[in-house]
Amino acid sequence: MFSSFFSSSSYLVLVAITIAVLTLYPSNAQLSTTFYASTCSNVSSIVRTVVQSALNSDSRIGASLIRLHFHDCFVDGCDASLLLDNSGSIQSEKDAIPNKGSVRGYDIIDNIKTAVENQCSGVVSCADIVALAAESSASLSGGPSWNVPLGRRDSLTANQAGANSALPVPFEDLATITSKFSAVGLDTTDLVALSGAHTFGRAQCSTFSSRLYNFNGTNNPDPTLDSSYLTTLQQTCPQNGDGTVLTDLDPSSADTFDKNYFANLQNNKGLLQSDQELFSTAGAATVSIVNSFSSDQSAFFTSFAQSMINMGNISPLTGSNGEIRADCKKVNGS
Ligand code: HEM
Ligand SMILES: [Ca+2]
Repeated sequence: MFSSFFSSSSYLVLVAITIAVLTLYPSNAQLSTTFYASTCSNVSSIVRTVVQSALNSDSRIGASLIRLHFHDCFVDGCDASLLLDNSGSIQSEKDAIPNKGSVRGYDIIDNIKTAVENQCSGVVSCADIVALAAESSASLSGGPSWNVPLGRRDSLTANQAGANSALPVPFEDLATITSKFSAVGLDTTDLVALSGAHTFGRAQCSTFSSRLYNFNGTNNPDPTLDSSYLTTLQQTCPQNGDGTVLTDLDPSSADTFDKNYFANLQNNKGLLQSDQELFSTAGAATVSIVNSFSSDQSAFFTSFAQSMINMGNISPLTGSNGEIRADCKKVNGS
């Protein structure tokens, strides 16, 4: 009698402590693919419809939207911090070096937000819209689809300095880029799979021209660059020319999400130094992963979907942390 009273009361204490901890630290809550099942059950198809119509007039926008999610998640987690404009205390991430004049698609996120608000007002976060837009972008471009874990909330701040330090730079070596991924809990397989997003979209000459003429002060091009591809790139990006000129990240299928990116690397036709390093760094663990994705598109697609989920799980705000922004560009009430 006493012992059963004791064990049931200690059980109640345990339950009470658990509830208290979950209330105090709601950010421990998991995202869920059914988060909006009762509040906005159509949200995925609303997002998909707007992304499809954006793709109809801009074949590049899917690539841009996937990148937007990446550049949000790597800086303080997937919390839509990237979407905030400059204002009073906010120094925007948009103006950080890797983003300014480079990240695009903010207008499409606003269009999606408007469409979502029209059907379910005040419940869907901008951070979840970005995650859903990334999935639609991959699947509508020929890539994998996956159920997106949801329930993120939107930040109250931006972190411009964080964007300048946490995002990988195309001139960094593989060890540095690997450490930036591991800093957010992503491993080498995630790095290779997610780099496969360079299967579509564009890059500006300024992001790879250091490879074309005087690589690392050698007065020669990057030796890991295929010579005919080098000639093509030199024509697109003449020395001291316009650094904003665009070229395809994957010239073999510019707007399609496929495994060709990995064959490009095997053929010394990676556009960015950070791309080619995945295959050309002697002894690196990434080499065999590139080879396996190059030979098996479904292996790449399965890994890509899982790694996008992993990236989408980077320290989200959940529970009562953050807010559901009414306008993705600004904190509520500002
Ligand atoms: C591994 C480290 C990475 C580096 C160093 C890197 C760097 C870059 C650079 C320099 C550009 C061209 C930007 C410009 O010229 O304006 C670019 C474009 C792009 N990146 Fe990455 N990236 C990396 C990883 C990723 C990841 C993880 C994703 C997504 C999962 C991604 C998706 C894209 C896409 C889709 C584009 C084309 C965007 C467009 O056309 O608007 N990248 N990246
Ligand atoms: Ca963020």
